[in-house]
Amino acid sequence: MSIQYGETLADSYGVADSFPKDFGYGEEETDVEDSPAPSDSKPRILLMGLRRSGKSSIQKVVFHKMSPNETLFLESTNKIYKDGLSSSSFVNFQIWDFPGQVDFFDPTFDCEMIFRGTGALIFVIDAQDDYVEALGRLHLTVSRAYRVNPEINFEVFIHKVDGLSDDHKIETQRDIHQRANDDLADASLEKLHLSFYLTSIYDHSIFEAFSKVVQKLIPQLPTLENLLNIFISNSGIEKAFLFDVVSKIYIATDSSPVDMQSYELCCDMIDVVIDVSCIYGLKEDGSGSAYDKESMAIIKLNNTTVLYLKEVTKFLALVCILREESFERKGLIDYNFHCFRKAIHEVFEVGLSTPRMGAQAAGTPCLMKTVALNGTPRSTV
Ligand SMILES: Nc1nc2c(ncn2[C@@H]2O[C@H](COP(=O)(O)OP(=O)(O)OP(=O)(O)O)[C@@H](O)[C@H]2O)c(=O)[nH]1
Repeated sequence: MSIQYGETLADSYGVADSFPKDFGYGEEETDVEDSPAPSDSKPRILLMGLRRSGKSSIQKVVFHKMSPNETLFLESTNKIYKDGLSSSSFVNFQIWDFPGQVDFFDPTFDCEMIFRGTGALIFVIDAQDDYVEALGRLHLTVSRAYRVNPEINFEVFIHKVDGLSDDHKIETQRDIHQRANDDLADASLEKLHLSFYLTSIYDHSIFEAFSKVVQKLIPQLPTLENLLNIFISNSGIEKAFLFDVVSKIYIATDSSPVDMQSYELCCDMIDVVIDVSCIYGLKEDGSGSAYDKESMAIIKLNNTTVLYLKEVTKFLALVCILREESFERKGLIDYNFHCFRKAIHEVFEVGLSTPRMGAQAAGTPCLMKTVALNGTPRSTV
C-alpha cells in the first residue's frame, strides 16, 4: 500500500472510526509489581569480562543514573550481582554482573543454569589496557556459553575508548575483531557470531550499544520499526525514537540511519523533561510522578529543528526530530500519534494475551526472542 504524506496513519490502518481508548495506566495494565515473575525466569543479560574492565560502571551508569565520575569509587564485585530492572523500566530482564575473577572450572559455577536462560552475553574488554589476556578469557567464555546455549547473542564491548584517538579506536576494533574471530576459527566455532561495539561511559556510546543489544532481544522489533516508518512518513517527521525513559535505551527507531548526534539530542531532551518535571511537575507534598500520561514536550532549536516528545506507555516515550515547517501540521502529527500509540499498545497486548512462559507471564512485554510473538496489530499495513 502506498501512503501519501498528509494522509493520516488511521487512513493507512483503516481505523479512523476507532480512536484510541485509554491504555497504559488503567486497570487493564498489569503491573509487574502486582504479579512478579520469579526473578530467575526473566530473560537475562550477562556482563562478563576481566577485573576492572568496567562492567559494574556500565550497569550503574545505564540503569541507575550514576554519573560516570562516581564510578571511580565503585568497589570490586566479589559475587554475581543480579539486578532486576522490571519495576521501573520497559527493559524487563535481569542483568547479572559477574566478578572479574569468575572461574569456569570451579565446580560451584553452574554453566548450565547460568547460560541456559541467557538472552545476551556482553563481554567487556578494557581498550586502554593490554587486551591479550582479555581475548583469551573472551574465547573461553563464549565457547563455554555457546556449548550450553547456541541461541545466546554474543556482544563484545570494546570499552573505555574515551582515552583513545579516532584512529586508534578503529585500529583496536579491527585488531580485536580479527584475533577473536581467528581464535574461534581455530576452535572450529565459525558459527559463533560476535558483535563488536566501541563504548565509553563518558558519552552516549554505551547507551547506543546497550540499545542495540536490547533490540535484538525484542521479538516485536520489526513491527515497531514498521509502525515508526509509517508514522514518520505520514507526519513529515525526519527521525523518531521509541525510548525506554528510565534507561534512555531506544528500543526501536525508524529504518533511516541513526546518527549519533540525533540520538544524543533526544537523550538530552529526555533528561531536560524529566529534570524539569521533577522540580515543577510533582505535587506540593512531593507525590506524583515525573513521567506520566500527560508528559509531553516541544523544544524548538535555533536551527529550525523541532524536538517533540510524547508519552506512549508508562515506560516508553516517542521522541521525534522534525523541521519547523512540518510542525505547522501539529494536528495531523497528533492524530497520527494517537493511532501509533494505539498500535503500540495493541502490539504488546497481543503479547500479553498469547500463552506465555517465564517473563511474559509477568504481564510485561516479552523480551525473549526464543518465544516469538506476533505483535502486528493489523494486517493492512
Ligand atoms: N576512562 C574510562 N574509565 C572507565 C569507563 N568505565 C569504567 N571505567 C573505570 O574503570 C574502573 C573499573 O570499573 P568497574 O565498573 O568497577 O569494573 P568491573 O569490571 O566491574 O570490576 P570488577 O568488579 O573488579 O570485576 C573504574 O575506576 C571506572 O571509573 C570508561 O568508559 N572510561
